[in-house]
Amino acid sequence: MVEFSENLKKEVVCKKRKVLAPWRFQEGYERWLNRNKAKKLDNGGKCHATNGGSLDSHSKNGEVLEPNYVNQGFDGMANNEGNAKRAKGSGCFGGNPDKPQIILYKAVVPWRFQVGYKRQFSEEHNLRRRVFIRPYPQRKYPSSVRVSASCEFAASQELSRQQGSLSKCSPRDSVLSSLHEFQSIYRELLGEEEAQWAHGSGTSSGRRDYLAIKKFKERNSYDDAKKFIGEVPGTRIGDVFHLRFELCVVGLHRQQVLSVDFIKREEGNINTSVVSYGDLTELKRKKNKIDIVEFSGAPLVAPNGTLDGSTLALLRSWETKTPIRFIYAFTRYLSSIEQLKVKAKKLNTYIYCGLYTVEKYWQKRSDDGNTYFFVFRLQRVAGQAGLDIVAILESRKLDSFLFPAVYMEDLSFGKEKVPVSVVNFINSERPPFFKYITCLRTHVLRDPTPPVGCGCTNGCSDSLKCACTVKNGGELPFNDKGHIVEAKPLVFECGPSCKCPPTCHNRVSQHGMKFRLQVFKTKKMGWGVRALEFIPSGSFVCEYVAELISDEEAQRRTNDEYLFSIGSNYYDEELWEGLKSFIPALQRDKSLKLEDDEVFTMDASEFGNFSRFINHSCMPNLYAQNLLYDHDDKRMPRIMFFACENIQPMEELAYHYNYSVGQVHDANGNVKKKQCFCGTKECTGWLY
Ligand SMILES: C[S@@+](CC[C@H](N)C(=O)[O-])C[C@H]1O[C@@H](n2cnc3c(N)ncnc32)[C@H](O)[C@@H]1O
Repeated sequence: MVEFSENLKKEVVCKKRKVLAPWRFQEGYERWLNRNKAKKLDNGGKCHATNGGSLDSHSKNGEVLEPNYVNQGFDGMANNEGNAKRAKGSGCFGGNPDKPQIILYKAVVPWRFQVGYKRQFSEEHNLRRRVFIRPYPQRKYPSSVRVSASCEFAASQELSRQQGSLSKCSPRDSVLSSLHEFQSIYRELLGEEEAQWAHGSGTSSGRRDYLAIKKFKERNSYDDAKKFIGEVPGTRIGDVFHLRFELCVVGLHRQQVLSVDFIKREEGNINTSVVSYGDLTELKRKKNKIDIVEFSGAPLVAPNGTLDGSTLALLRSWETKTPIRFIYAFTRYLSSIEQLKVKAKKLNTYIYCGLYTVEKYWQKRSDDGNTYFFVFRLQRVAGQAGLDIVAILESRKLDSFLFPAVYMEDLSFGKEKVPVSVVNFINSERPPFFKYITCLRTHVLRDPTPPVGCGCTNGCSDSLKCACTVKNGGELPFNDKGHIVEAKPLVFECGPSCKCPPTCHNRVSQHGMKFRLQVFKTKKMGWGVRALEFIPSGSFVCEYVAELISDEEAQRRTNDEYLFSIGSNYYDEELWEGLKSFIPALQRDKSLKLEDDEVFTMDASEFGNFSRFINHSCMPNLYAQNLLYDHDDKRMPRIMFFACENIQPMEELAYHYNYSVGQVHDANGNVKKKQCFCGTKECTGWLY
């Protein structure tokens, strides 16, 4: 390989390019665009290594929750257990010294990587029987980029959440995911009410926590009756909550009102957990010691009165020495400003302290002398993690759960089918201004080639009779659940000139987003986007809607943060693998290859939708699919994001920008560097 001289590199960089995002760094881009230009320079070729990259599991940046968790480094949100194996990128693609390639450009984002980027199914997929909708044409090479053939996987997702049986979903993940979902519902209700008050139409909608748990139960197979004795998988000592229902959701204490939770058994109730109200001043006086605590049972009318179920359960726990989960509760009265914000006078904080056993008990008369009750002395089981409750309570971080500095109901102001809420728990910054659009804005696509539609009236299928199926290589790109079957160089959905109805299986992304998503402020990457509900692998998530501009115009723009370069790889036969012989266009239109053709860029800096906020991850859960349906100009495919993994509620969405280190330059031709904060185990440390 021949290296370019520094001067030449600078010259080319200065003359040619600005900072855009990553497709042009893909091998394919250089082959298409630069080969001829490169020939004019007698510098020989240079193979630039591609990132390879993994799509197996991804980062979950749970910044919002972090303050609620202590003593755990919050690694619970980083999924370290994904088993997927990453298939490395080919490194040098077409690295023929006779066809020298130039590394010219600055930062732009990744269409090409999406299909050039090979990955294998994660082991968890492979472990499961893959249910294909139909057989595929014989392939020379088995595809390694199928994203969604396993129907069973989605079906078992709930099971895996409960059991933590899949490496992808540990018990901790499962607990956090449920908790996040519940909190998110709660905050949404809180925000809605705030918005109503702001518009002067506020009425008290009742207990939001009750409404939130109702909604949560509707969405999940939540079972009050499923109770644990001893530790609850996925919870940790020091976990902090603000709502009683959060304890229910994670399984620490399933009683919504009572302080004692127990399992009914024929041989006698057995206690599982207690919530006991404490006093911070008293705790400080006791020097933060929690090894021995006292808990008062329900009142009895007479010393020999009938014992209620919870007292009986505690007595039986004493008898059997069964460990009990102990949750300390503290109440803080809010300032008038805080009260306005949360429409409540006080804030409870619940801290899980670990397992205790009943050491002894005695009866006591109430101060007014009218009732009697049992007092239980609980002894903390030895060997458990220490806990500094005073420090937790005095940390103002806790408040962030109830006091988001910024909440917006819908970033799109009603333009999206599903509202996209905005939260900022980090600071009081609001999302930067941009004009929200839901359709591509463009001056360059003036006379789009009209798409040749299919004439199917009986449903488009995998037959060669459907013109759209033919363009897709003889198979429908989506399964009957509407999930994309595999990443392809270009997907053709049926369009306006097709005779098939809107319900056709080959119309998916054109129907728009359907999952609830949220824009949120991350700690280190600016704004990001996360899922508010489970998104199965292969689902369409959203389109990168932006201003479609010429490449030259992109070079003139000063803000390069939201540039996403697009281009066609339709004629790249290698990317079609075994399907190329099924695509007539690949056989006859070879002369039409788009070498040196005009290329285009999406710029979402001024006009865009929420997808402009989707960050990069070295282990992404989305990929960008080139797709056409309303025109046939292959130079300007739409960029559609599909899930390439199952995405859990509250998990951040991310795709791989596919920048390359050392190949992004500033206006003076100097190499620019940016650290990557995706936080995944596969992180290379650098965005570029
Ligand atoms: C398309 S924008 C994404 C939204 C952006 N976070 C924002 O607040 O507008 C791309 C920019 O986000 C930041 N970014 C995205 N992913 C990142 C990552 N993994 N590490 C560091 N910064 C990242 C970088 O500043 C990048 O130039």
